[in-house]
Amino acid sequence: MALIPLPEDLIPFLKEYLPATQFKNDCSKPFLTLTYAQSLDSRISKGKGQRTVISHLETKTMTHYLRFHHDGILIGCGTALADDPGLNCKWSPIGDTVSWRCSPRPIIIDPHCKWGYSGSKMQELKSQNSGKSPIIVVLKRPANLDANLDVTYLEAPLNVEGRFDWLHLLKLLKSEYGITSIMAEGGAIVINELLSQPTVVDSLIVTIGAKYLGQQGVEVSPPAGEIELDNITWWKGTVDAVMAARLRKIQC
Ligand SMILES: NC(=O)C1=CN([C@@H]2O[C@H](COP(=O)(O)OP(=O)(O)OC[C@H]3O[C@@H](n4cnc5c(N)ncnc54)[C@H](O)[C@@H]3O)[C@@H](O)[C@H]2O)C=CC1
Ligand SMILES: Nc1nc(O)c(N)c(N[C@@H]2O[C@H](COP(=O)(O)O)[C@@H](O)[C@H]2O)n1
Repeated sequence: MALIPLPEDLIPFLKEYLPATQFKNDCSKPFLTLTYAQSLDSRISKGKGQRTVISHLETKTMTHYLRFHHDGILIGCGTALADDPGLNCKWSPIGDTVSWRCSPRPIIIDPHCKWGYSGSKMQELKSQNSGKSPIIVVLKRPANLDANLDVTYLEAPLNVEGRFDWLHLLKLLKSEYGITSIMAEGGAIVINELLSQPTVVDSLIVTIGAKYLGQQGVEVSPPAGEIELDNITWWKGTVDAVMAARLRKIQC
């Protein structure tokens, strides 16, 4: 899929929500942007396992602009299995040259090794020098690793609920791999968990597509209930709108 030129007014609109250069040295965790595209009925795909186009090409280009500005791009294994995504960056300030240099490092949250890199779109892009190889976050590295596969496994502990602790995980990604900024793109489980982590998420950028996907669709809605936002701004495109905001920090 080819991109279209980035609408120029998206650049000042997004500026305040992008990882700032000075952040790199100041903090033990990477800057985290939570970003996804949803329908008017808060669905991110039309059904479990179904890759669904929601964004207009304008906002798809915006996603690649965001990818350009982050070191890592994080998804859950549900998304990797459903979408076989490329997760590279096709936008650059000098035109639409696709290069691994501009692309973020894919990070796949896959505690029980359900997703395979071999034969994936990510592997294809890496072999064409158009994307980077992934870091797969697992409880335990698989036995019989293929030494030829260009993939990194990061082992992390699961808590009693069988979940990785987000803050711990992000700090590990920074200390082990020098990743100072990450955009989390989904899917629903990742988004719903991160929406309740105001100390972990630094920016929230949501594309709202002008369509309904229906009740069979994969829903985004924080299980813990209401979430308040601050610093809210809106951008309106030809078809979509984009909301940029910050999660409200909980007052002690
Ligand atoms: N419209 C959009 O912007 C996007 C849409 N999608 C859609 O979302 C759907 C997939 O969503 P889901 O099935 O919810 O999958 P998901 O991508 O959120 O992955 C869920 C899996 O990731 C692992 N995981 C996530 N957080 C974890 C944690 N804290 N600790 C341990 N393991 C963790 C678990 O194995 C879990 O089952 C697909 O249909 C895809 O097309 C995905 C990304 C963006
Ligand atoms: N921004 C956005 N708009 C949509 O309509 C989408 N369906 C998604 N999905 C996310 O993008 C990934 C695909 O990436 P590639 O184009 O293959 O690089 C997909 O896995 C979702 O994370 N995003």
